[in-house]
Amino acid sequence: MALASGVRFAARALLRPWALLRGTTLGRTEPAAGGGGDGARRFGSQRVLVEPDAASGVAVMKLRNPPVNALSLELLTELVISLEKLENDKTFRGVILTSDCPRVFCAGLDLTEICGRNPAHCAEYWKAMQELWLRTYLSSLVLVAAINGACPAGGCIIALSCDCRVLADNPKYRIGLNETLLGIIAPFWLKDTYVNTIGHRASEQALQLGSLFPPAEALQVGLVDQVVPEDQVQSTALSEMARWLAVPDHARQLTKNMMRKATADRLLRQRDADTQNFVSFVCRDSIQKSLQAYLEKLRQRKG
Ligand SMILES: CCCCC/C=C/CCC/C=C/CC(=O)SCCNC(=O)CCNC(=O)[C@H](O)C(C)(C)COP(=O)(O)OP(=O)(O)OC[C@H]1O[C@@H](n2cnc3c(N)ncnc32)[C@H](O)[C@@H]1OP(=O)(O)O
Repeated sequence: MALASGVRFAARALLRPWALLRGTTLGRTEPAAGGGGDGARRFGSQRVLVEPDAASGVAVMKLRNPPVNALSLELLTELVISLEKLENDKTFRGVILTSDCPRVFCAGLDLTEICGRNPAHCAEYWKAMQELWLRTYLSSLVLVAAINGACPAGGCIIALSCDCRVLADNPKYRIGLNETLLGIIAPFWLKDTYVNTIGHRASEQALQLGSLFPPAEALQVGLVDQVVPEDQVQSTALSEMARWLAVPDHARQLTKNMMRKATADRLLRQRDADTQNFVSFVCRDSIQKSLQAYLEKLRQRKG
């Protein structure tokens, strides 16, 4: 499913050379763990490890930005590049998105990218976040989120952009859009994604309360599709992938587009305004103070 040319252009304009080259091994392949035949060669970058299996047409894409897979500008950029590479390789029909970091799937926005940063950087950062959401939400591939750790805020939205979600049954692995707890708010396209997944009333309540749902409640409210023991998350994601790949791609892709295009178009129509709203909102002194206080609290938790 081709993204609007504007988005593709934005992606290319965004993917500045330095972001690609900084410590990455883009394009370099290495044998996947356990060897494997042709097509089993890993590729990716410093922060995204892709383990493709050409025989099944399924790749496992692992976020590898320790300690918590915070969505730094580089991680956002490398995720978009890795996804685009798999979408352009017709060998692949599905991607399992998971974490290489223990206990955390993705901690959401990297708050150091917006705390104490100038408006130009915040704008560039937010465009990268928009791009990753558009790329995952509209992907022609089947995307299954194998959620093997905590999944707050931006991590939750990446998981919700996938076609289905398998969550490890660990009470510490909570998932949800908790922005209000940081003194900020989710932009409309995060809200829309939530509403499209769990409905309006559940979203209205969960967004205002900044709810982070433990697995049983996440399943009950519909945020995730399956909750399984931690050591069965990857195998369950593979089984779920097989279920989706049993459907002819073209019919499934057209249906996915029918279901999601209106939501994505809403952002595409007002992408610049959304960026300006984000920058003027997060650069307010009061918001900067809230975010700094929140980061401080996070850092002191270990003390
Ligand atoms: C009107 C128009 C409005 C326009 C729209 C405006 C919108 C604003 C943006 C809206 C969207 C926001 C989406 C977001 O993603 S905001 C970020 C929300 N994320 C969180 O709340 C998660 C915070 N982190 C945690 O809860 C925990 O770290 C954990 C993920 C549960 C993992 O816990 P644990 O394993 O115990 O690890 P630590 O807590 O000790 O963290 C280790 C290390 O990492 C730092 N860190 C954690 N999360 C982040 C983060 N999101 N960004 C940056 N850094 C993070 C943490 O401070 C520790 O650092 P040190 O090792 O240096 O202490």
